[in-house]
Amino acid sequence: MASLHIDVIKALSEIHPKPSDITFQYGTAGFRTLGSTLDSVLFRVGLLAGLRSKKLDGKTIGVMVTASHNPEQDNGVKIVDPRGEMLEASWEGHATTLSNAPNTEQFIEALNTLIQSTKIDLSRPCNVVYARDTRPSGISLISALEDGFKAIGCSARNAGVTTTPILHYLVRAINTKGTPESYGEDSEDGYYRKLGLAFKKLVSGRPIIQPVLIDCANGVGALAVAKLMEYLGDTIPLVLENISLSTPGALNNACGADYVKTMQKLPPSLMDHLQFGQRGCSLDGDADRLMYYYLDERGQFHMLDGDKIAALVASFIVELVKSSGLENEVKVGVVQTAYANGASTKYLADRLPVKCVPTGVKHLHHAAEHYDIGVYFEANGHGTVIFSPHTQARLAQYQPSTPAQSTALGHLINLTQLINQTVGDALSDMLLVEVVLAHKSYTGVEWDSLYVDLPNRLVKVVVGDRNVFRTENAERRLVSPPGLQQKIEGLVQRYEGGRSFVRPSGTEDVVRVYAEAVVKSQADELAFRVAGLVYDEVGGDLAKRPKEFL
Ligand SMILES: CC(=O)N[C@H]1[C@@H](OP(=O)(O)O)O[C@H](CO)[C@@H](O)[C@@H]1O
Ligand SMILES: [Mg+2]
Repeated sequence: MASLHIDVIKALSEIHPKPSDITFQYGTAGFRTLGSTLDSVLFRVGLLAGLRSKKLDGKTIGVMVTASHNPEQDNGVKIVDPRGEMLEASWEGHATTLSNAPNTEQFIEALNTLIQSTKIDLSRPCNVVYARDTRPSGISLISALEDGFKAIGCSARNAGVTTTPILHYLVRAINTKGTPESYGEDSEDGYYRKLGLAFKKLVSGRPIIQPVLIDCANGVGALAVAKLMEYLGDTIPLVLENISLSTPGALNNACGADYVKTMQKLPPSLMDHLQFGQRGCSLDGDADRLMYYYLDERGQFHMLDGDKIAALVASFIVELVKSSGLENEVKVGVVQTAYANGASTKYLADRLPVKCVPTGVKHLHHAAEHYDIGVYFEANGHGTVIFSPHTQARLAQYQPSTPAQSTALGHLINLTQLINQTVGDALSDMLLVEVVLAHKSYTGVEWDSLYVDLPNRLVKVVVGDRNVFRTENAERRLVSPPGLQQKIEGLVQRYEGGRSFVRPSGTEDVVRVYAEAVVKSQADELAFRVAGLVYDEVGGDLAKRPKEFL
């Protein structure tokens, strides 16, 4: 039986000591905190990824170094499983345990415990592929990660500076290479070629697409979109904004998808660049989220968020399935979270099955796997479409009986190529949106009018211990603290079209309150009343009670 190379691990671990005053946690989005504190975490994740690969018989595991939409000084790391999906939940706990071992001895002990409890055969090969976004702290974090790979002795492929979804693509492409399920060429160029080719086929013969402005959040998306453009030719003119990769502090600063969703306004840097009626969109710092928008002739800002993308895309796919003659065998469904605008849920539920799951992409992804074609988007613009293996096989062998059916089938097959099915992907989603708009001859205005968003408000409440807040029914009801849910419901009843729910954040030390109502001022009032209830319930300091809470 092979064993760990203790001397090598010891020597390298000593170079990457754990800071004594920090407790790390592998959360919804992996480890994420100040970049300057993450050195030991990266080293240890390197070993863990290697062990995960050994456990899965040498399948390639991905490691992405990014903190997505967070400020530039933050960084983070997440592990990607062989099919390009998020790390299996039980291993999140192993990651947390390893990252918190106080010193080298206890780290090695934790490694041995993990190897025994999960029955890892150390003689198996191990393979990883890794990448980072453009954060300055990424350079040294990558060398800590590489020391981890060295310590466990795995063969590691550096995918350089790229987007999170491209890394997910590479993982799946490497693991399916030469098999019937091949996901594509296992290179970044292969990714661009696959998307470019599918897009060209899908828009061929359609009217010329007007230039789309892309806010790259001063992040890695700027590099990726520039490369993608080479493969799109003149099929879609893209105008790139916020592409300053070397300006300190520029990343995600007053721009990007998260800014647009939270502020519900145009990034100031785009003010004189976006023409009236022109479509614009914002990526986040690792290019897995996408928000669309336009300015009407009065200069009013209209946001087309993840819910609007889901509505547009799901309706289009349903129509194609119907036109292809497959409507009785291929069922399309949508997955949302409680944050989906109530108007979007109504629009979608009138047309197809809709499921609500807890916040976090992995919940959406897993629920979407239960449909033949599953469309999932978080309201914040993170999402994709997945086609079950059975559905893909059926599309490949189905014999249409009319030319119209054949055309629709061709479009569906091309969509399976255009869409990054491993994870939400801003580039792939942007092309998908443009395909649907081109097919339907929609401008932003027509897309926006599929349904009218209910006014809504999201409020953060800082509490002593957010863990006293526990929920059920996909986070839509509180079960603890006792009695609070009834009080919320009492309030909600007083507002026309009122809806409100409270849940602890999984990524920040706050409780989130969401409220909707038919009128904006009422949505705000409801949110602030519920926030006040939450604050008082846990005995928040009266002197510090935010004055907007009612
Ligand atoms: C209301 C909201 O946008 N919540 C976000 C946020 O989660 P919280 O658990 O709400 O902090 O970060 C998650 C990870 O990026 C994302 O999946 C989710 O949608
Ligand atoms: Mg992101």
